[in-house]
Amino acid sequence: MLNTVKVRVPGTTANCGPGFDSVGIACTIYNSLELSVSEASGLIIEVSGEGAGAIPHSEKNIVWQAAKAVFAKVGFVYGGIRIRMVNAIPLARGLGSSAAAIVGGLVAANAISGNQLTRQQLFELATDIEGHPDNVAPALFGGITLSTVATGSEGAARAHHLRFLPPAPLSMIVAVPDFTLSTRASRQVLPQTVSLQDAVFNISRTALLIGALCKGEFQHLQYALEDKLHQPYRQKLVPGMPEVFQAALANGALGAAISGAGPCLIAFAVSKEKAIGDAMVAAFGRHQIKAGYHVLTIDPDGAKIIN
Ligand SMILES: Nc1ncnc2c1ncn2[C@@H]1O[C@H](COP(=O)(O)OP(=O)(O)OP(=O)(O)O)[C@@H](O)[C@H]1O
Ligand SMILES: N[C@@H](CCO)C(=O)O
Repeated sequence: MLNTVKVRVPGTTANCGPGFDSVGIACTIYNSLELSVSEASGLIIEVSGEGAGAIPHSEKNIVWQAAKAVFAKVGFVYGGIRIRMVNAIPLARGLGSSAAAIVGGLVAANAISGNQLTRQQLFELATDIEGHPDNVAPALFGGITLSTVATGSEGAARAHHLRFLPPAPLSMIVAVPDFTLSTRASRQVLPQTVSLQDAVFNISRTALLIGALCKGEFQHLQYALEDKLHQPYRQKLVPGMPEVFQAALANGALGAAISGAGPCLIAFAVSKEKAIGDAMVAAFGRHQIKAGYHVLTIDPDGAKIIN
């Protein structure tokens, strides 16, 4: 039995405009996490990189909560635990830091306790902990994922996913403003009901989005990324959002959206990535928001052991 495992988990961008709580993409930005068990007792958590100083070192830490859920399910008996994280995914910005933490904890704990759970079981656990599947699916499986929670004939709600990769390369330029926005706060501004017209608007865009990504017909992205279910309500939480989108489009982006629950804004492109990123940062700057950007591509692998 192993007593140390190391896992690499990608950040993820969820929603992709109209696919609220359903569509997600694994991105080439990674956290790594080392989990060790020993004969001793106690919990030691070490964090470096993003979130150092903000992430709890106590039992409340969600990496540990996730790992503990696996140990409880498989009856694994442990003594002392040490978790070492090196994080590149910015915290509470819309790049799936919580999903990466949860998936990292689950995959590491499963490996150290003898891989008794399948990836589907880990996905179910991750969805329960995160509350929605759209970030945890790509964090676990990589690629672009479409996910849903559905009640089967046995009466239990189960998470389901479909994963694919587009047939041609696609870049994602993610502008990262220098303020955080928790998913909880960003969901609080959303309405409880929407009009049939807005629902139809999103259904048609989501269908076009998935078709465009599957076939590599990226010219559809500008309209396929439009949304009426969450972005209009979240706009007030991200100063300059329409101008940042406009700056991306004017400099060669195919389309743009809020990344996850924000405040990161993401543009999709096949060229001119630097011009697009620079223009997005400048547009944030005109609204007195400091920002940087990452040029990312699609991670095909999802969480993997890197021992
Ligand atoms: N490596 C980590 N270890 C422990 N907890 C973490 C870690 N990364 C994130 N978290 C927790 O998750 C919270 C951020 O989650 P939140 O859902 O608000 O944002 P996000 O996942 O980064 O963005 P989004 O869901 O919009 O993509 C942090 O405030 C912290 O409590
Ligand atoms: N679908 C989620 C993603 C962030 O966790 C939201 O937009 O609230």
